Amino acid sequence: MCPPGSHPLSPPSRKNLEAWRTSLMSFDFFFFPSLLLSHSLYVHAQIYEKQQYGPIYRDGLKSVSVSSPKLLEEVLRKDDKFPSRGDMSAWKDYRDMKGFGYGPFTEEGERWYSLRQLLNKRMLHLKSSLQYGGTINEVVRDFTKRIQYLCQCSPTGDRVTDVANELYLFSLESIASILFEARLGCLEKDIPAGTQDFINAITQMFKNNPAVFIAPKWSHNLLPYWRRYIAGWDGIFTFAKGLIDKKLEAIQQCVETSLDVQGEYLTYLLSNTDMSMKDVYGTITELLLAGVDTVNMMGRWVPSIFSAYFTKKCPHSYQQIRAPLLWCCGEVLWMYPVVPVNGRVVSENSISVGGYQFPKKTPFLFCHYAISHDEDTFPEPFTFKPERWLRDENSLPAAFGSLPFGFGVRSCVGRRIAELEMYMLIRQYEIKPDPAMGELRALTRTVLIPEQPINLHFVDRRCDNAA
Ligand code: HEM
Repeated sequence: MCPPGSHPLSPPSRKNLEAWRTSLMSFDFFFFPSLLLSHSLYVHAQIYEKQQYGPIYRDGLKSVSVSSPKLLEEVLRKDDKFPSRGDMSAWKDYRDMKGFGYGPFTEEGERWYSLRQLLNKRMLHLKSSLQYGGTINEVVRDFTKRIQYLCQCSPTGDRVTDVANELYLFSLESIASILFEARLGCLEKDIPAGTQDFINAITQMFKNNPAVFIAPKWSHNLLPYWRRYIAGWDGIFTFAKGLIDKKLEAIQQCVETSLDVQGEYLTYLLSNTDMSMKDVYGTITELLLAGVDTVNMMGRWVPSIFSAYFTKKCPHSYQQIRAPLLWCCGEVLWMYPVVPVNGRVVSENSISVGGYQFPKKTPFLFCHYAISHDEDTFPEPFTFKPERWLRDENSLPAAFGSLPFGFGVRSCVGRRIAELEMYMLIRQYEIKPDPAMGELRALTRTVLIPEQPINLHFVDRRCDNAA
């Protein structure tokens, strides 16, 4: 692992970054877009470009890159009534081709706004999210059993290798138990058929997503990325549709036998709103996808960074830091924003940002990685120091320095659920990295992920406490 207290992603050399930039702009990149995905250089390039061109500049793709907390705040405070993240045409194309509706990611304008009103009610409001505490608790309990089983099977008795897949199963089971009000059984010894295919399909879609985004439409049938991208979406929608149809059948059976229709999320969408089935498929699939991939990534970063810190350098004991546990997750999300790049297209008015005037429909690209490593608002940005969160609120770093869940009405709808899941997981375990694991590096696959499989030791805190 990294040296004590240092950032496992310490900045690469200027030479490496320049080589990366050349390959990005070159012909090679068109045929090997994996170059874009293959390295932590991608996120470091944000820092490099900020040094080269300043905190606001027009990039080669005609967007305006924004990489300081103050400028980010300026754009977001002038956002439209119905904010737009920009071009989602590749995601929409799939839905149009296959006759599915748009979900919260792909929908725009007033239709998006009505959809969010509906979703927020049962997910984002604190009170409504707390009602899922019992469900998540049960999932954590089963995850515990699975971890215990895997630990017992390991040579050291407490090691879990390639924790990513386990966290996929955990995040899938958690979000599915909320959306479908039923357990899938992903944490059993034998996982249900189709689960692994779904996980693989998500990976495949995201892996090919940047290439599809960059490549012109005419090239879709000529290059392999589009076919792989479509196959990925097919796998994602097939799995989600299967679960939705099963739930629908159960509701219909209740109605036919005059039993009460009970349930929280999907039942609410199916029986209390006038959403078309096409839109239910689109919405639930996007929620499932968002819930699985992001929480899984956060789940991978949090324990590995967290535990590296506590193993190597520990000015405060785990017990001291335990109280603001969620804030420590905040520290991880600050340093490793799961969504390292986001954006907005402001369409209602022309806007002025940083003293420059931009016409309507200018795409702004938020370089969250560079923003959260801004020395002025975040001293020692490459040092993991959860204790900075122990200070009083007035001395905390600037709010727009870290927006891991976005900002405003278009911010993450699953935030409360994600926090609940992480909190319950970390509360349960003290997690230590496998000393044999090498340096931890990041890879950008739309979201920020660790480059290599992560092996961890899980120590159940309840046993500790009992002792
Ligand atoms: C650690 C976990 C998570 C992180 C870091 C995260 C982060 C984000 C971010 C940065 C955005 C963009 C916000 C913006 O543009 O202002 C977003 C949007 C979204 N997230 Fe999450 N998310 C997480 C978990 C979840 C979960 C568990 C769900 C589902 C239940 C979810 C569902 C969504 C949806 C549907 C959107 C699109 C919202 C819209 O466009 O209206 N996320 N998320």
